[in-house]
Amino acid sequence: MSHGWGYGPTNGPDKWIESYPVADGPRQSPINIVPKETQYDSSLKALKLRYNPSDANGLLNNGHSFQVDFVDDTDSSTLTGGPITGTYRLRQFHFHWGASDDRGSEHTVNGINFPCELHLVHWNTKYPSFGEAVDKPDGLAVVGVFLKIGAANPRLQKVLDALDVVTTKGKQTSFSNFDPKTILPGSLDYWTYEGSLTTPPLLESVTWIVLKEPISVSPAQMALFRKLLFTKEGEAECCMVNNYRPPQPIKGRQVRASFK
Ligand SMILES: NS(=O)(=O)NCC1=CS(=O)(=O)c2ccccc21
Ligand SMILES: [Zn+2]
Repeated sequence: MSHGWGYGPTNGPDKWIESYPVADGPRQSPINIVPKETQYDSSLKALKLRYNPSDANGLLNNGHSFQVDFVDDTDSSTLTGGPITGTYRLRQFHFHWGASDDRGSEHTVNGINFPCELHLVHWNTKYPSFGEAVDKPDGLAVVGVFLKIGAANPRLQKVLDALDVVTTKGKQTSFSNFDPKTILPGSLDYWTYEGSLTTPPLLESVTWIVLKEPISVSPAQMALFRKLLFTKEGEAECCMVNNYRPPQPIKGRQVRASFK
């Protein structure tokens, strides 16, 4: 790929394999989840998410999405239970979304796209750092949450209100005192499978935990996501939309459900 990866016709998901051959590996993400083909596993534990709002540490437009970073040098914001063993620390959360409400999520359910998908990225503390964990088969656990069009979601608003100062790639702003648990749905029922990062380097290091229940987002709130740009200040503007990878082949993987 002559230039950095992205989501356009010359550098998008169909081109990533040129620089990242793992793109057609055995455990790529996202996938289409077919509930009737998932298997309820009674041994799956409830998710335990304990986040410390004071760990929130800035919001960045990284040119592919925007992310809220967390201080991860102690076990103060962690994921335990669920399908994982041990303790995983929250590193960041970010979103993927579409140009219109008929697409934008990465995972799909029965082939249905949601307008947006939230990813909360955690790393396994059996490794000394995120950088050491990111390429290990049990290195990461990402909680995925679908957003569906409905009433405005007041819990998203603090995040969305920060976007106007990070419109262009590389812009960052202070962002603190935020508990991501407040943007999770009431139910923590989930599907889980072994997968990968959905963006380059597409490392096959992610235990995916996709929540069954979506959270709401209003059309006006979706418009705020779509005001962001992929491009740097001063460059020809390219709207940050459709920053999602489509579903990848399941290749024999089993998707387990934590609920009947
Ligand atoms: N949508 S996704 O969460 O699977 N990929 C984004 C991502 C999350 S991350 O912080 O682990 C990371 C490190 C390096 C490159 C990409 C990423
Ligand atoms: Zn993501």
